[in-house]
Amino acid sequence: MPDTPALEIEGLTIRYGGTVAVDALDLRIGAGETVALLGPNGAGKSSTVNAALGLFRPAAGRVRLLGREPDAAVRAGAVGAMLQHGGLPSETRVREVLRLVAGRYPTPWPLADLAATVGIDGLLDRRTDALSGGQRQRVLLAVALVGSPPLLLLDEPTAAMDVEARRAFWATMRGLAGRGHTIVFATHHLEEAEAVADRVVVVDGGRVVADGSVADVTRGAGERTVRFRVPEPHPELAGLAGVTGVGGSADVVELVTSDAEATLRALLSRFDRLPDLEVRGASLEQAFLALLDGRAADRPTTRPTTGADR
Ligand SMILES: Nc1ncnc2c1ncn2[C@@H]1O[C@H](COP(=O)(O)OP(=O)(O)OP(=O)(O)O)[C@@H](O)[C@H]1O
Repeated sequence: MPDTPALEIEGLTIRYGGTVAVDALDLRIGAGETVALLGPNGAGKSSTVNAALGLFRPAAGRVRLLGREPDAAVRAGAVGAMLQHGGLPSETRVREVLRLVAGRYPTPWPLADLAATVGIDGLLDRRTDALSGGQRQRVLLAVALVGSPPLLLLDEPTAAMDVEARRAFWATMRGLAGRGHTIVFATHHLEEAEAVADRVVVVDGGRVVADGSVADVTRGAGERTVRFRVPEPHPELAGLAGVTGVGGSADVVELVTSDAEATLRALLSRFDRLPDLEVRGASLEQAFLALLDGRAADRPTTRPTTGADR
C-alpha cells in the first residue's frame, strides 16, 4: 500500500504517575521521510519513541507502524531502533551479537557490508564491554540495521559520538534515506536536523508545537537576524524595538529581532551608516529558542502537571 504512513500516531497520551509526558499527540510520517524530533529536555520525545515501539502501553491513543500494531511491526522486522538507554549483552563479541540478531531475519544485511557501512569493521572481534561510548553507539546502529528495516526510530543516536563518527553516521543515514528508508530521529543537535531532515517536528510539554520543513519552522518563528559592523560596543542595542537577542563578535553585531522593520528604523535613527548590513532569516536554533520562549511566556508560572486533565 503506497499511501500507508510509516508512522501514524493519534491522540497519544503517556502518564507517569501524575506527570503527563505526552499529551494527546498526533503525528503522521510518510514513507521515505527523514524527520527530526526536537524539543527541550523532558518534552516527551523518548516517551513518544518508546510508545511507538510498543515498549509500554500508553494511557490513550493509537500507534501504527507501516499500518501495523507496534508489536507486530517489530516482530516482522519492519522497524529498527536505537534507544537512549539501549544495551548490548556483555561478555560477548560484537560479531556474535550481530549474528544472533541477524538470525531473526529472513534476509539480513550481509555482515561484512553492514560493518563497513556503519564503520565497525575493526570492532567485530571486540568484546561489547570493551567499547567506547561512540563505538557502542555504532554497534547499536548496526543492530538496528541488521534486518534492513524500512523504518528507523533513533533516539539521540549521535549523543556519544565524536565529530568524525557523527559525520560518518549521517552519511550512512543519507544513504539509507536515498534508498527509501524512513528515518525518525530525536536530537538536541539542531545543526543535524538542519543538515539532514526533510521535516522537523518540535515537541514541548508533550505536544507538537511546530511541524514543517526547516524553512517553514524558521519562517514561522518570525525571527530575523540583522547584522552589521560597528566599531565599538553599544549596550543600548538590546533595548531597540523588536530586538530579542544580541550577539556577534569583535566589531560585528548580530541582533535577533522579531520585527526586522522596526529594528532597522530604530538603527537608522541612531547610526548614520550601517556598514555591511545584512538581514537574514533565523537559524533553526534561533527559531527553536524563540518558539520555546514564546510558549514559556504563555505558561502560568506553575506549569499544570496534568495536561490530560484539561
Ligand atoms: N520512567 C519515568 N518515570 C517517571 N517520569 C518519567 C519517566 N520517563 C520520563 N518521565 C518524565 O516524562 C517527561 C518526558 O520525558 P521524556 O524522556 O519522554 O522527554 P525527552 O523529550 O525525551 O527528554 P530528553 O531530551 O531529556 O531525553 C519528563 O517530565 C520526564 O521527567
